[in-house]
Amino acid sequence: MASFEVIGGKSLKGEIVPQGAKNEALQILCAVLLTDEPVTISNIPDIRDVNKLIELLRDMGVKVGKLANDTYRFQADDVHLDYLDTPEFVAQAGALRGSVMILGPMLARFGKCQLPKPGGDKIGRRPMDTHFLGLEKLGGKLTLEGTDFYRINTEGRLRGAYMLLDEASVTGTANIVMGAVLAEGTTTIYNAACEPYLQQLCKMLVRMGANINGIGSNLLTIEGVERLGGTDHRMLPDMIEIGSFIGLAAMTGSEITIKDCQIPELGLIPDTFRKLGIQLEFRGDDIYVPAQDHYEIATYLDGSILTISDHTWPGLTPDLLSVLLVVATQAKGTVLIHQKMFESRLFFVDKLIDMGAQIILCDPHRATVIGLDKRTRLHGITMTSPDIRAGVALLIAALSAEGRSVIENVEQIDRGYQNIDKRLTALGAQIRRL
Ligand SMILES: CC(=O)N[C@H]1[C@@H](OP(=O)(O)OP(=O)(O)OC[C@H]2O[C@@H](n3ccc(=O)[nH]c3=O)[C@H](O)[C@@H]2O)O[C@H](CO)[C@@H](O)[C@@H]1O
Ligand SMILES: C=C(OP(=O)(O)O)C(=O)O
Repeated sequence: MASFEVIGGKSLKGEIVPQGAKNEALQILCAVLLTDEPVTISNIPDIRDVNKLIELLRDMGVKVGKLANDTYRFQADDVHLDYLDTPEFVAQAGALRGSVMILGPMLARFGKCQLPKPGGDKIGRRPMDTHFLGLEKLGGKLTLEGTDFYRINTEGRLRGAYMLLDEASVTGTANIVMGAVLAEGTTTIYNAACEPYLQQLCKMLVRMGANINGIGSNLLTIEGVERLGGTDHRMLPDMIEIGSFIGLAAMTGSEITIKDCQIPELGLIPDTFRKLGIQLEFRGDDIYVPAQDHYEIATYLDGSILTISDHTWPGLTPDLLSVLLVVATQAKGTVLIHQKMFESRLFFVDKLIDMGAQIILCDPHRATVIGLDKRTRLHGITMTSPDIRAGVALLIAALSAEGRSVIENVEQIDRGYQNIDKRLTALGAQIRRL
């Protein structure tokens, strides 16, 4: 288990370029299984989860060529279906969440797939039901082995169908879309998730020859085609990383410019930081965060306490609530953070309380943060990173705190943030990997 030693209390300065989006990369990489032609993908983040998925694809027989640091060429013209029966496959696929999105493409192109319960963050229940309800509507037959191994197969081609999803699952929608593009006939998906990750996937599939209408909305209509061809695709910058850098700048009183953010794709993220009183300036496609000694949380118009909560897109992504919570600990004012989707994502606040933050964990989904207005600084402690986003939130807390902190289990952070210690050190942070 690796750790970060952080000496906090220093303000940072400079420019930082966000990595390519992790959650987009996981979808896009699985989509290469839909064609036997080459697919070239650029702006791929060099992070643990993405590298593990590339390794899995390679072991499944996909030809993988590295063209540049962030650019790979994939060709799935000789997929080894037998590999899915090996213990190596089960171990690899179970080690990350993104592997779940091989289900749709494999079922559509090869008529079968199997998968252990996927890994990913332990942040509460993460049901797979929507994935299978959708794939079954397309003609897939699911067999369960216990509660944590799934097999799905189809005789002949999948068939288009109407479906109203029970929830707008992000990876579930990606799986169903990737099944439907090669199905016979029309598929209508209502209550589809529509995060930029999915919009990017759909746009890529259209370039490969798919016929998809309604991209960016919760109603997708897909006319199946017999085959898809190759394409080139470039990943968007990671909006969660961009939000994390905004939070980092505010907490540490730093002047930071975040480069090439594709601002129109960020949805509510910039305005949510503004509600915490953080100043941001859009300079072309860069976000400039000035050094701020104080920031004050807004109230509702009637003066009542602000709530920040997650919602499916275009609502606020749940993946930024941990960072927003940490940033609020040093604001002036009070905010209720309501994590609606996941029930175990707020438990990390006990570490912030140990650092001196004023937080009441009301229940597993809600925490009230009473900001300290930077009058009392947090102090460094030793802590463990429980999940990817809590991990980066704790890193931000440690960078703003007085004294030395140690963050253990930083493999969690490495799952989604590329060389974060080196990139922040370049801005003046004092972080050492132990
Ligand atoms: C690899 C990847 O892309 N992971 C992301 C993906 O996970 P993932 O696709 O696994 O998450 P889902 O969208 O399926 O669901 C997330 C959670 O929210 C609940 N839920 C979902 C939709 C809904 O309308 N109501 C509801 O309550 C689900 O039951 C589940 O507990 O989307 C999550 C939600 O944005 C993000 O946190 C993850 O970072
Ligand atoms: C929850 C996340 O990741 P995963 O779905 O891979 O666990 C995340 O990216 O915040």
